[in-house]
Order: sequence, then structure tokens, then C-alpha cells
Amino acid sequence: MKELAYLNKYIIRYGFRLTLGIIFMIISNIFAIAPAQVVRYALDLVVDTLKTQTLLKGSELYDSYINEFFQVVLLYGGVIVGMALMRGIFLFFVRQTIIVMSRLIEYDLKNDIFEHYQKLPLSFYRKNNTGDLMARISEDVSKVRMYLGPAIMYSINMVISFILTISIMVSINVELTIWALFPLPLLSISIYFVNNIINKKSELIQQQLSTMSTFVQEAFSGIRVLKAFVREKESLHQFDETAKEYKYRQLELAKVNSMFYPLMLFLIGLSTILTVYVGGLEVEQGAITPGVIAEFIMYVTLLTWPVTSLGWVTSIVQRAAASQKRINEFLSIEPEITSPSNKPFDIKGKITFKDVSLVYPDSGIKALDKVSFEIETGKTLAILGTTGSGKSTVANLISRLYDPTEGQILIDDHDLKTLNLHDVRSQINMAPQDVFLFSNTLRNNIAFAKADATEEDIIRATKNAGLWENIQNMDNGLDTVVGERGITLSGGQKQRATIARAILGTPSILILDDSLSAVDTNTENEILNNLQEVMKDRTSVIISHRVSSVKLANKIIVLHEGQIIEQGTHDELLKIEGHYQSLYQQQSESNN
Ligand SMILES: Nc1ncnc2c1ncn2[C@@H]1O[C@H](COP(=O)(O)OP(=O)(O)OP(=O)(O)O)[C@@H](O)[C@H]1O
Repeated sequence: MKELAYLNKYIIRYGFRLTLGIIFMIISNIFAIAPAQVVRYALDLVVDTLKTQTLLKGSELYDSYINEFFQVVLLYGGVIVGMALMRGIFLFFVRQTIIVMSRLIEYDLKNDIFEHYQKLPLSFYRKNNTGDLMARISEDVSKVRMYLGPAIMYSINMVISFILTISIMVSINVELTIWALFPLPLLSISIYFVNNIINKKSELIQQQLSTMSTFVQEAFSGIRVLKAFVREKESLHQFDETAKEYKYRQLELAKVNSMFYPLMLFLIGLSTILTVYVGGLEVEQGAITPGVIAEFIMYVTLLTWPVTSLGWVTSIVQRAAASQKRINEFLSIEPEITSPSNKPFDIKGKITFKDVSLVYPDSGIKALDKVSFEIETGKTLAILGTTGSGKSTVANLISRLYDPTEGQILIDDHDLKTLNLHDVRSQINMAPQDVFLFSNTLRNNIAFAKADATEEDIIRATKNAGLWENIQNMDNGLDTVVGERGITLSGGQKQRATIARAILGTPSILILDDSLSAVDTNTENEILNNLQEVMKDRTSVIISHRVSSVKLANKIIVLHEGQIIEQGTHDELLKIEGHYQSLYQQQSESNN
């Protein structure tokens, strides 16, 4: 239960609403309980009148007596209706304070979790799958919300109505109180157990539902493969199996649910019977008036819901504690990469690597081994190498997505780790190797880098990325929606859209990670020429497998198994007659 203590700071934040809610709850309970006494007076009055009226029959007083009787009964009726109305109004206020408080906390909690998620390192996302991240921010927060809203509200209600109702009942007749309340704890305990079964069954349904949605989601995102391999029938069969299991679990839940109400009604009925029976005996002995029986039945009915909610609330709190534990697990992870300073920093563009090594924390792979190089502001650095040689790792380190395990990275001669992280990342733009586009318009995808970009900026960026002609041929131009992950675009178009996004903000350092692999050589040359203009006086890092992409660079480094094996300009490297030169020859021959 200590996990829920984390939520106290939120409850304190909305303490005023909660206090108001408690006050409204007390008032609404008073209006709920008071009519029972009015019913007792009214009923006793009816019984007395029935007795007296026979005596007065035939006398002059009879008519006025009956008239007065009806007026008083009407008055009692009016009072009861008025009180019910007041109870309703205050219940409305209770929900408006306590339930609204729970929704506000839910909102804050979701934002806090999301903000925290974004601070966590990439290694965290490798370890935890998306489904788990989503479940904690949606389902788990919803369960915690049930504790903050309904559970707190019904617990307070239970305490208030127990204190008020039971003290009145005891003050009237102790023996009748004991008999009337005797079945209620049984009700509470059985509801607790039934509810636990319901929760377990609901969880199984939830699991099956997520299996079903994952299946459907995969089937539709892989629809091209599915159709191409003519697997529709098998796919339907698999879906049918999953859906059958879902139906079975739902029916299991329905069985338990159908036990719930009969059980509840049986125990409440038992309370009423006992009240009438024991109350009847007490009336016979003259200990109470008949009106008290009616009053007690009303109290028992009033106590039914708080007693029911006791079992229900207990299981909500247990589930909320389990959910909060899962949320706390993520919240307690400290981001490894933090900003040590808030001092603004303007990047000019010089990059220095001094004996930099990186072992990826989650895989233990040594991706870079004592790599050193330097590139001056305004120059272009190209990185070439075999697959898995560590090229993207260099890009990740420059953007400080990881910190080196050994060595030092300097930007404009300052240790990267000491600089304002926000300023560093906002001035270094990267077109990553694994292209990612949001299911939004091309315009919004490109403007993602710069919220205040004008139409002109966006068009210029797409022209420089060699994408403008393609866009003009699309029916909706820049407003074309690219589908999930850019499914409606070709591989080369997606790459060029990410280049446009990267150059839009005219960054101080631009990194293109294998961003020209899906374009033909002519387009590649066109883009590279444009970039020379766009990135004039700024630093570019171009990562590629192709010599054609890197030959114009001021410095080329060739990586192999995490180490630099050659470095220099295109001409210098050709003279060495090493790896670069043989790659150049191979690629020139295959182009001819
Ligand atoms: N996020 C990561 N976590 C763990 N290991 C990684 C991660 N990224 C890369 N690696 C590993 O580090 C090594 C270098 O990978 P890197 O992506 O830098 O190579 P690359 O030269 O860019 O390759 P490619 O040309 O295929 O893109 C590889 O062995 C890879 O498996």
C-alpha cells in the first residue's frame, strides 16, 4: 500500500477540493438520513389517527380533525421530497469536487509520466516494449484514478454514513440495531471475494483484447505481405481463434456478474426480514412504535451501499496499489543523460573526438574503440565504413543520445557533457538512418523541426532536399497525409522528407545518417550541391556506404569494427591505395 503514498503530493495539491467534497458529503448524508425520522413521525401519526378517528366518528370535530391530519401528512411528504432534492444537489457537488479532483490528478499524472518517459535514455526504450509503456500511462493510470476518485469518495461516504446512521439507530434501540445490521458484514465480505474474481476475469479479458488488437494491428500494417503471400484465409482463421477465446472469457465474466446482484439482494432482504421480525416483537412489548420499523428499514437500505462499497473499495485500492507500483518502477529510473547547465550555448560547429569509445549499455557491444578526429566549423565530415562499423554511433554521440564510455567529445572546444543539453540538441539536426514520419501531412512532418516555419521556409527546404517536384505531382501537395510511418511514400521520398526536416531549421551541425542510400546518383548530386549552399559556414556530417556521397567532403574517415582505419580527403585516400580506394574502384565499376 505504501506505493500509493506517491500520490499524496497530488492529493495535497487539490486539498481544497477534497475538503469541500467532504463537507458536501456530510451535508448530503444528513439529508439522506433525516427523512427516515420524518417517515417514523408520519407513520406513527397515521397509526394514532386510525385509532382516534373511530372514537371521533359522528362528532363535530371529526371533519376538521381529518382535514388537519391530511395537511400534516402532506407537510411530511413535502419535507421528505425537499430533503431528497437537497441530498441530490449536494451529491452533485460531491462528485463535482472529488471526482473532478481525481480527473485533474489523472491528467497531471499522465503528463508527468509522459514527461519522464521523454527524459529516459534510448537504452530504456530498447529494454521495454511499447505495449508496456502504453499500458502504464493508460490502464495503470486509470486504475489509480479509480482509487483517487470513487474509492476515496465512497470511503469517506462510508465513514460518515456509518457514524451518523448507526449512532441514531443505537440511540433508538440497541437490540434491533444489532439484528438489522447482522447480515451486512457478510455482504461486505462476499462482495470483496466476488469482486476479486471479477477483477481476475476482467484482467484475462483485457489480456485477450490486447492480443486481439496486436494481431489486427499487425495484420493491417503488414497487409502487403499478407496479400502477396495469399495468407488471408489463415489470417482469418487465427483471428477467429483469438476472438473465440475472447468470447469465452467474456461469458465466464458474465456468469460471475450474474451472481453479484442476487447475492446482494438476498443479504439486504435478510436484513429487512430480521428488522421487521425483531421490530414486530419489540412493538408487541411496547418498546418501540411501529414507525421505528419503517425508519430502521430505511437505515438498512441507506447502509447497503456503503457496506457494498467497502468490499468494492478494498479491491480497487489493491489494484491501484499494484498499478502505482508499476508506474513507480518507471518513475524511479533516473535519466542517465541530463543537462548540467541552463546557460545558453550557441554552437559554431567545431567537433572534436578524443579517444572516444562506446560500449552500448544494453547489448555490451563495443561500437567505437578509441576514435579521434576533428572537424572545423563550416566543413564537411564524411564517415564511410562497412555495416556495423560504428558510423551511426558517431552520430548518436554527437547529438548526445549516448555518452561515451571512455574519451571526450568537444563541441567548439567545450566538453559536450558540460553544455546545455536543450541548446545542443536543438542546434544539431539529424536525418536518422531509420526514417520516421508521423501519420500526418508532409507539411507538419517537415515543420516538426521548426514550429514557426513559414510556407516559404518549408518549400525551400523541400527544394533543397530534392523533393519539391514530387510534392507538386501529389494531389494535395504539402497537405498530403503520409499514412502511418509514411507508408504512402516511396523509400527515397521518405528519406528526402527527413532531409528537408533536418535542414529546415538551418542547424549549426547537420548529420545525414545514410540518408541518400535510396536516391539515384543524379538526385544525390543535386542534393549534395544544394547542401553545400545551405550549410555554407555550418558543419555537416555525412554518413554513407557510397563513395559518391562522400567524395566532396573536407575530411573522410573510414571506420572498420569501431576503429578509424583511414582518414583524409578524397584525393589523399585514393593515393593511400587502401580500403577507400578499393571501394571507390568497386563502386565506379558497378556504375559503368
Ligand atoms: N542502440 C544500440 N544498442 C546496442 N547496440 C547497438 C545499438 N546501436 C548499434 N549497436 C551495435 O553497435 C554496433 C555499431 O552499430 P552502428 O549502428 O553504429 O553501425 P553502422 O556502421 O551505422 O552500421 P550500418 O551501416 O549497418 O548502419 C553494431 O554492432 C550494432 O549491433
